[in-house]
Amino acid sequence: MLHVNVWAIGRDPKNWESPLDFWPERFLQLGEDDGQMSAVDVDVRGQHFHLMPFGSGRRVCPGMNLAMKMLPGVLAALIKCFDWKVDGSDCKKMNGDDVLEMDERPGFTAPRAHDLVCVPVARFSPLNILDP
Ligand code: HEM
Repeated sequence: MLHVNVWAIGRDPKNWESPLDFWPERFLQLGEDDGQMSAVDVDVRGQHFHLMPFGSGRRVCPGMNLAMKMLPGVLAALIKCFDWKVDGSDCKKMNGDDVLEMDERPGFTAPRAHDLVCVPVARFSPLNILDP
């Protein structure tokens, strides 16, 4: 039942302002002294129970540290090296804008109701990555 509870915790307005909005900046805060943005003080390693992407306790994800080391580099490379084309059928109109369809269907891992089809288009030759 852990996954059901985590799903509900992540959508509970008592924990998160506008929980259903895509708003990554919620994880940034403005420093009072220097006015610089920095990451909010939330521990994703299973200590702060309103955000547990890797679970918690004795069955916590054993790949957590590997994932946290690798993910920023992998994600940055995917964004830097490719232009991602999204099939228009994955979008719906909201207030006149095309927004990505994010509906869910029931399932063990809260899967998408509609498949997301993304086509990677290389931005430049991977061989020139250090000197684009
Ligand atoms: C962003 C990346 C990842 C996320 C979000 C993630 C998330 C999770 C979650 C939520 C669980 C269930 C924890 C629980 O039941 O409380 C889990 C279990 C597990 N994960 Fe990950 N994981 C990630 C990457 C990895 C990697 C890179 C590995 C291995 C190299 C890995 C191996 C495992 C294993 C073996 C379990 C089962 C642990 C057990 O049941 O005792 N995971 N993961």
